Amino acid sequence: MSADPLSIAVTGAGGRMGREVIEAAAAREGVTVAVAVNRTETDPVAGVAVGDADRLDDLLASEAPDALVDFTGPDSAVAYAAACADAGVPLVTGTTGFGDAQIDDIRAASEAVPVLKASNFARGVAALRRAVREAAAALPGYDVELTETHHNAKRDAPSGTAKSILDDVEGVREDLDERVHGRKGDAPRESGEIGVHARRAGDVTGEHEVLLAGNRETLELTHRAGDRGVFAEGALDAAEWLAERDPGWYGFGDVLDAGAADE
Ligand SMILES: NC(=O)C1=CN([C@@H]2O[C@H](COP(=O)(O)OP(=O)(O)OC[C@H]3O[C@@H](n4cnc5c(N)ncnc54)[C@H](OP(=O)(O)O)[C@@H]3O)[C@@H](O)[C@H]2O)C=CC1
Ligand SMILES: O=C(O)C1=N[C@H](C(=O)O)C[C@H](O)C1
Repeated sequence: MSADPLSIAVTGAGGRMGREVIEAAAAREGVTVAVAVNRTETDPVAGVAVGDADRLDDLLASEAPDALVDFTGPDSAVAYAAACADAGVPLVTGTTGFGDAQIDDIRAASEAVPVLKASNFARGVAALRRAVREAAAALPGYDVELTETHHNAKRDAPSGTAKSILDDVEGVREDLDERVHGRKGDAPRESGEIGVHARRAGDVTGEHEVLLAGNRETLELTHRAGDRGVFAEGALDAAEWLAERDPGWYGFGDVLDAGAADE
């Protein structure tokens, strides 16, 4: 069964993910890009004209898209969330690197419109997170270290996905309550630590590895994204799902649970 037609707005249309979302939309039946904007002037992407982000309010009012898909930066995402709330447009945001106050600002928009925020739109990462929760709970007392690797242009560290995984581990292991970002000098491991390591190199799309070690054994759980299309496809799945929802705060897990229930 094919989904209802969906028109979307895309912010950060000139960026790595914005381009990927527009290309994925162009390739997906029933999805059109009604609005695409960027902060700086940008040539058309996959035949879609890219407007000035300062005009977003007007464009949302005139085009009334079914959802806005945002992969930009924290300050911009907060402003775009407010624009969505004003225009009554559901928001899917994959932007990472927010501070606590910025998360509160994005949440405020969810009182007016449905808002779905996800640090990672890969289905494999959703499965990794479930596996990590299960493993961390099943292996009390084991040391946990997390390593993430991304391309050399990524701004935020650790990655949004890494922070989500750390929240997951802390949720099932109350004894682990100190995130130690790298180690240097005389720094023996203390109980209660979760080591966090952020590597930046070349054009690596995104890798997350969780190491659990204790009792003379190790367990490593790793996800590697092959290309950014995996995130773009997940974000479009999320937009299709969110367009039908009531105002509120949603995650990618809600989309996947709905999909599983339909099967
Ligand atoms: N949830 C997920 O699955 C994924 C999330 N991400 C996240 O998406 C975001 C964008 O990633 P990516 O596309 O690689 O980044 P890019 O730097 O390639 O693109 C960012 C785009 O957003 C625009 N922009 C608007 N406001 C800001 C701002 N305040 N800071 C930075 N850029 C801004 C940029 O415009 P201009 O060029 O004019 O500055 C640019 O077009 C990041 O937070 C990243 O972590 C990335 C991949 C997957
Ligand atoms: O900036 C990226 O590229 C990515 N960012 C997201 C994150 O911070 O977790 C998701 C993915 O790993 C790619």
